[in-house]
Amino acid sequence: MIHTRGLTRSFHVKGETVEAVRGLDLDIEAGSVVAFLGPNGAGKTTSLRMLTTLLPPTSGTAVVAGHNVLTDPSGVRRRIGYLGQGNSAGSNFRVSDELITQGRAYGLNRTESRARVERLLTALALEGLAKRTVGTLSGGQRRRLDIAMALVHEPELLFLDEPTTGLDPHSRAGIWKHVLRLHKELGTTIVFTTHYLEEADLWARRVMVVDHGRVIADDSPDKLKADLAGDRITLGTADRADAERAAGLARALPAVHEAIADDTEVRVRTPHGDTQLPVLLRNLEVAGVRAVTARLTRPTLDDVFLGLTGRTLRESADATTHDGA
Ligand SMILES: Nc1ncnc2c1ncn2[C@@H]1O[C@H](COP(=O)(O)OP(=O)(O)OP(=O)(O)O)[C@@H](O)[C@H]1O
Repeated sequence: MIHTRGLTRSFHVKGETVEAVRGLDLDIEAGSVVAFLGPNGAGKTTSLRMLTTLLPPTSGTAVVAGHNVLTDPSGVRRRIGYLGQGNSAGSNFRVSDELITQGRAYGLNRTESRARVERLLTALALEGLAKRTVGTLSGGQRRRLDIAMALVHEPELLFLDEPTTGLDPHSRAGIWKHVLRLHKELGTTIVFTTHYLEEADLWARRVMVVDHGRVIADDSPDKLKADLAGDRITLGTADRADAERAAGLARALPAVHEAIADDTEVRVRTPHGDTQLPVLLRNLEVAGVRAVTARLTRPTLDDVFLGLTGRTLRESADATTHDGA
């Protein structure tokens, strides 16, 4: 559905060159749900803008839904839907009128457009709001309307750029419920960007971790977490000497990647926490080292990012904010 080779985009700002995307090689199959995850300024939006023909690449090629973004941009646009970061509907118009006009803009006649809009309003739980003006909708309702706008022409591929940013958890969950239903019922391929790690973790079958314009990891969330972060075992001991001994015993286990004693706490990293924790507790007992507490934590995608870059996504976001970006 998407094939890119060496896709690159740089910007020239005040005599400086910003390399926003550096050589993106992508192969995304039809029917996938793929997330681009990365800190502010990583190049997610620029990638999406190139794939949706809104921004020409500096170099490289991209074929999206069977059409080349450079030589046949209108062929691409007919087959894709795009939800940008801003709102797409005018605030003084009625919800249903905005959608019907959008359908007409895609060449549907009035009857076809009305029928399709009715289906979309139902699918996105907007039917009760059809006669309201756009400006009176809540943030979550407005975002659902934006998604409906992107779907009027029934695209086979839907790009969502931060579809839930700024919404409360309830509205975020609502958006995902509807998007995934469309994916399931129509087989729509979904490519989205997000800052919310848990959204990428929960909804994407494939996560591309992006940093400084490059994809630095690309796999299913579970595989990324198992390979790049691992589980974390945290033991509490009675004193520092016990913590040091416990860390030494943990390091002796073949499946343990790292064990650090910090005051009376021991932090252990292993890909198989559930099987290693009982073994470790048994070994501690045999050696006469008492663990006062034991906790097993599964990794998050932030741990994956930390493992890859040495920074958390939050730290990266803070650094970008302080840079003034
Ligand atoms: N039109 C532009 N002119 C100059 N620089 C730009 C432009 N668009 C993007 N950039 C720069 O390119 C880099 C990548 O930006 P991009 O918006 O793609 O990142 P992002 O990962 O989507 O970030 P965010 O999560 O904040 O939306 C940043 O350094 C940004 O400042």
